[in-house]
Amino acid sequence: MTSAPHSDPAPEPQPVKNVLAVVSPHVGGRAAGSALAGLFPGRARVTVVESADEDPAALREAHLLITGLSPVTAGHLAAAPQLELVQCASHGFDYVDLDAARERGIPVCNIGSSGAEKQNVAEQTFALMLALAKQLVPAHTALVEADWALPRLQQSLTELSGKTLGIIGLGHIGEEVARRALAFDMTIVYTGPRPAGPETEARLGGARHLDLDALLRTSDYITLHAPLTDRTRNLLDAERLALLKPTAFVINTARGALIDQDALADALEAGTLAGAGLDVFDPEPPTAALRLLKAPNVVLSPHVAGVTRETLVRIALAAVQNVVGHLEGKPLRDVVS
Ligand SMILES: NC(=O)c1ccc[n+]([C@@H]2O[C@H](COP(=O)([O-])OP(=O)(O)OC[C@H]3O[C@@H](n4cnc5c(N)ncnc54)[C@H](O)[C@@H]3O)[C@@H](O)[C@H]2O)c1
Ligand SMILES: O=C(O)[C@H](O)CO
Repeated sequence: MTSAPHSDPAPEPQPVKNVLAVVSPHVGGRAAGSALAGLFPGRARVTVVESADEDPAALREAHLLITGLSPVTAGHLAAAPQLELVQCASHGFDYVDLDAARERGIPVCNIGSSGAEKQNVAEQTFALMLALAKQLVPAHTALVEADWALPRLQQSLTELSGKTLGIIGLGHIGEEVARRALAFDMTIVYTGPRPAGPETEARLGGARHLDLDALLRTSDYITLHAPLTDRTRNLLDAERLALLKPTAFVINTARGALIDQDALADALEAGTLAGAGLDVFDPEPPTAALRLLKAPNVVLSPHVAGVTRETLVRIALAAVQNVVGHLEGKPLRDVVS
């Protein structure tokens, strides 16, 4: 007698979730939304918009919201009664109203632990540092105007080698910057809420934890890699900028509002600081009134430290992985609030 073939019970149908993927100004949201729609067509119904204001009906229906640097305000959250998760397709998360999300019990996640952007932010940090040390912008500008600027420039060119790099925030990106600094024979000091521990410090060539003021007094290059929060806004104000050596350079690839931008322009104009390399501004894009745009010895880039073709793929995959995990009932990664 043959027994009937064993068949598994049919899987429970899973509910389809509405995903609102917000694109602008960062394309990570679109990339993540498209990947999700392609990978999980039966599970995620994806709507792509340029801003969370664009389609009130889609916001009202949204279960999941993916965004990259596009604001998610208390108003947006209130207009999305079904929302279960805000997934940032970015390392930063300051553009989401975390207090409002917390009040509603909606988790907010970033992609920090994926390290998706860390190589590129570290490279951009060094691009800005090298551009300042080697005076690349004035050298280029002079040469295309038929000015052989060598006699003038040789007075101001410097080396990274042998200099002290002060890292404000030794997290995913700060550590990646530190690893590269070792190859440039720099000495590393860092500041943050707590020391990173002897193993990390040894791995980073004997990096030393200092309080912020001591770091500012000691460093030749100061680079910011802390998140923007209520506690870090204006971290480098006029008083703190006054602690810097007149030969020091400030690099900011984290968030514009970490520095008092007027005070930085004052210091550059007064020559109490040698230069600044800035990828981030407050607001973005900066208005024409931002004095830093015309300050001496600045090298500027338009918030590109986290984006390359390679990075965007990693950003999208990291955001999608977390959202898919959520759809499958797995614990969320990188919950920032
Ligand atoms: N320009 C860009 O394109 C770009 C790209 C990615 C990230 N970012 C910015 O870089 C920031 C850092 O990213 P991450 O992934 O390394 O974050 P992370 O959370 O891994 O690291 C942040 C570090 O800052 C430290 N910190 C917190 N408060 C501090 C304070 N008051 N002083 C000094 N350190 C403090 C934390 O302890 C942590 O070690 C992001 O929040 C984002 O704003 C910018
Ligand atoms: O936090 C940021 O600045 C974004 O991740 C940029 O890519």
